[in-house]
Amino acid sequence: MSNLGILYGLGVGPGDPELITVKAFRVIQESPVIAYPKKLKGSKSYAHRIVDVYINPEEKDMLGLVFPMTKDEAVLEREWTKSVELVYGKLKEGKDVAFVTEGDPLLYSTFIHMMKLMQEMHPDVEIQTVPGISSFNGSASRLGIALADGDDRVAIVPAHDDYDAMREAIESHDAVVFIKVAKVIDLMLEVLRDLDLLDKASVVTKVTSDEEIIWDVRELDGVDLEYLTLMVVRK
Ligand SMILES: C[C@@]1(CC(=O)O)C2=NC(=C\c3[nH]c(c(CCC(=O)O)c3CC(=O)O)Cc3[nH]c(c(CC(=O)O)c3CCC(=O)O)/C=C3\N/C(=C\2)[C@@H](CCC(=O)O)[C@]3(C)CC(=O)O)/[C@H]1CCC(=O)O
Ligand SMILES: C[S@@+](CC[C@H](N)C(=O)[O-])C[C@H]1O[C@@H](n2cnc3c(N)ncnc32)[C@H](O)[C@@H]1O
Repeated sequence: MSNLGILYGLGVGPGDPELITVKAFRVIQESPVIAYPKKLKGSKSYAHRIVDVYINPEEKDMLGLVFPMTKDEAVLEREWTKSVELVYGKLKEGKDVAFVTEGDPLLYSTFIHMMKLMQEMHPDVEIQTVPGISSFNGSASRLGIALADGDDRVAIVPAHDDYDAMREAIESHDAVVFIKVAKVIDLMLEVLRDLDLLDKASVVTKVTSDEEIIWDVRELDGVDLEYLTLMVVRK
């Protein structure tokens, strides 16, 4: 029998601590080690902040894992390998590790990289995930927008600096959720103006959290948006 702890990937929802599942809450209570992704050593983590209220730091081993949020393959490989070994060290002590991620852990999440590399490096580790309410669900709720009805087609699209592809995504769906929209907001506004759909777009930052901002799309030109911002276009 294996004495290894279990690695849990926990979705903790889009920001409001009340939007975590009962199961995620239980796993947090029962796991001696709470791991969370962060961009730099010492930097804050949104997922960590969501679960702060449920954690007594004196009772838990809080393990901040650096995910450098870059596209440099060499840097990613080095840092992810380090993170996997840190987590494996705790599992080897027989401790369960709860890795918390904002939203859902299997949707564009650092946990996906942790899971894949752990399976590769230590296939003996048992991995379980607990789904979370994603930022798409949180945004639909806060904006009062029905994302889909009947035969509607919905797309989730990482926004890119590609006018034609962004335009095509809007033209071929009834609703589009554009994530990672912050860096290309000017291009997105241009597409919306050209399609005369500015009135059908909503932009929201850190949705459901106490730092939530619902933007006036007509006043976004030149605004420096945070990474945790998405756009919903609903025709
Ligand atoms: C490269 C880049 C491009 C891109 O998004 O594709 C990228 N993140 C970027 C920026 C960025 N990311 C974050 C902040 C701080 C936000 C803040 O604090 O306000 C900033 C802002 C900034 O850097 O300015 C935090 C963050 N990121 C993810 C989560 C969710 C999660 O962890 O689950 C959270 C919340 C974590 C928390 O709870 O705090 C997830 C992912 N981000 C990834 C990549 C992928 C894996 C990277 C890896 O594993 O190392 C993955 C898994 C997505 C994927 O693979 O689809 C882009 C560089 C921009 C550039 O320079 O162009
Ligand atoms: C890497 S994805 C993570 C998605 C997450 N796993 C989920 O299920 O919602 C990050 C992108 O999702 C969107 N996002 C995540 N959390 C958000 C929030 N609380 N408010 C607004 N957008 C958010 C932003 O577009 C951000 O660039």
